[in-house]
Amino acid sequence: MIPAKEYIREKYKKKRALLSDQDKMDLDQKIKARAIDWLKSGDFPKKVHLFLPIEKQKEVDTFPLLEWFWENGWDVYSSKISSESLDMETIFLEPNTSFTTSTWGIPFPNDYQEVEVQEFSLIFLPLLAYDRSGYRIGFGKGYYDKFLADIDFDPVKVGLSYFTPEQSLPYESHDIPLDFCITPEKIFTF
Ligand SMILES: Nc1nc2c(c(=O)[nH]1)N(C=O)[C@@H](CNc1ccc(C(=O)N[C@@H](CCC(=O)O)C(=O)O)cc1)CN2
Ligand SMILES: Nc1ncnc2c1ncn2[C@@H]1O[C@H](COP(=O)(O)OP(=O)(O)OP(=O)(O)O)[C@@H](O)[C@H]1O
Repeated sequence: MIPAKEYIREKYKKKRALLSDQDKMDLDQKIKARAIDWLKSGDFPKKVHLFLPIEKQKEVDTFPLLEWFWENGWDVYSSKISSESLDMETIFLEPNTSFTTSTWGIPFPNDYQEVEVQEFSLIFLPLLAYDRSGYRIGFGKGYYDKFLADIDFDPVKVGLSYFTPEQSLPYESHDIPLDFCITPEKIFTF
């Protein structure tokens, strides 16, 4: 039987809450190292869209990746959520930008430029759970599915997770699957 989305969300929130600070730091370090090896072995145009991690939800720490992208001359974009709709604006993150936390604990740059959506080659997506076909479940607002549906190019979609995939998750016609998910022990390709 395929479990309901809400059940899966709660299961993964609990799994993350159970990680100690030290465990999380070790796992973040492994994911960072694996992600950088993978980025170096690819030949991607240096434009990336990156989510910024919600610390209180124990999302995978993407700040080390942000530093690496800046050090290696990548253009880094992220998103700004609108309070009225499910739209996300694209923002450009200048090297060495500092952050405060905003709605839901999402880091928000102190300085940013709002820009038109850029044709980035890679997008890192937040998730709670994912399955062996690359379908992901997030916090359930559908921001990222809508964002992906609205762009007219096809970036490589990468998830980051501390855990292995579920066998199968429920999905709907609007759900857009990942191409890769980077975990501490291996990279899953879909
Ligand atoms: N880092 C990050 N950025 C993101 C997302 C995300 O999941 N992670 N989102 C992905 O779409 C969008 C924001 N959507 C979000 C929706 C709910 C919650 C959240 O924390 N929900 C809590 C309830 C919090 C509360 O009510 O105060 C929860 O569901 O437990 C976070 C982000 C856009 N940016
Ligand atoms: N492209 C879209 N167009 C219109 N509605 C959408 C689209 N994508 C998602 N939605 C709506 O958004 C809501 C949440 O979707 P879903 O359960 O797939 O979110 P999620 O993938 O868990 O969360 P998120 O993408 O925010 O991390 C659903 O009610 C869905 O109908």
